[in-house]
Amino acid sequence: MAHSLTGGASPFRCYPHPPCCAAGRATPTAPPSTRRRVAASASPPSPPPAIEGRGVGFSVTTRRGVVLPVLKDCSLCVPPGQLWMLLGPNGCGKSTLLKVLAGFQNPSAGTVHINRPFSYVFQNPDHQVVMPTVESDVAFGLGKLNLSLDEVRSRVSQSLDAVGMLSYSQRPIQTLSGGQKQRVAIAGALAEASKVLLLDELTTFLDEYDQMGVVKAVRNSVTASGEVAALWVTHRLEELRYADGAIYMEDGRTIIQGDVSSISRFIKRKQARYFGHFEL
Ligand SMILES: Nc1ncnc2c1ncn2[C@@H]1O[C@H](COP(=O)(O)OP(=O)(O)OP(=O)(O)O)[C@@H](O)[C@H]1O
Repeated sequence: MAHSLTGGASPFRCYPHPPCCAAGRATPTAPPSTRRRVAASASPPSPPPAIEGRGVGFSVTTRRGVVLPVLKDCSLCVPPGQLWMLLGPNGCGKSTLLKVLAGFQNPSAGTVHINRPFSYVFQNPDHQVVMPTVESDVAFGLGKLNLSLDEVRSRVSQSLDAVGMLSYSQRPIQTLSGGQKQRVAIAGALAEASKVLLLDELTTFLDEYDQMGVVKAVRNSVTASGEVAALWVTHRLEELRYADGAIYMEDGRTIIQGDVSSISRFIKRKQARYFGHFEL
């Protein structure tokens, strides 16, 4: 498929009961005497994560044979049916971590797991869409699935509807804005029944209007599906409010992961300290 990359059967290890999904949540730890009572009345166990990395390392070797660690002991966990954001300064390793999760790069340490099929959508909207019209582009990736024409039509219209592009189905691709192209690429991934969306800085080249259109399209698709998990790499703090959780990276490491307000406060405190250095 050309508008996003997809993956099939997982070659990776899957953990049935990963501990990290709850680890970043801002939940107080109950004292030992009350733990048993809480456990007895607790709701059913949470589902296995859709995306998980444990102790992931990744290194590159320079032409002079020097090994440079890019990712160091990264761990993260995204439950199904949720949109999580991956943030951090330039060069901290966000895109590399996404590629390792997708299996495009092999980790040098640790383990990764993502539910299949998954799709990886890239930053540049012009690299995402390949067919002449919106409808044909979304249908493009379905060719390999041996579906009836009715099923193809139904999947295409449902996924275009999910990203708010149904009324554009006959539009020539070259007439779309960057954000609309991104939404068509996401519709293509949804049409293929992707269980995981790995989204690499989709809004970098977009104006504010298109940016919000794409964020909301992903938010709505994840909510409507109830099982699709999305991991969204971004620099834009204002996008956090559409997420269920976030992970913050620094210098190749995942520093903290948890609910949006905790991570947002954490980042703002860091920014305040950083800008404090420059105050006269
Ligand atoms: N194949 C490679 N060879 C050499 N260095 C690499 C390679 N891949 C990644 N790096 C380096 O690893 C670091 C992390 O890169 P990455 O693109 O993952 O960061 P990022 O957080 O996504 O950055 P940005 O926010 O600027 O897009 C950078 O310093 C990058 O130059």
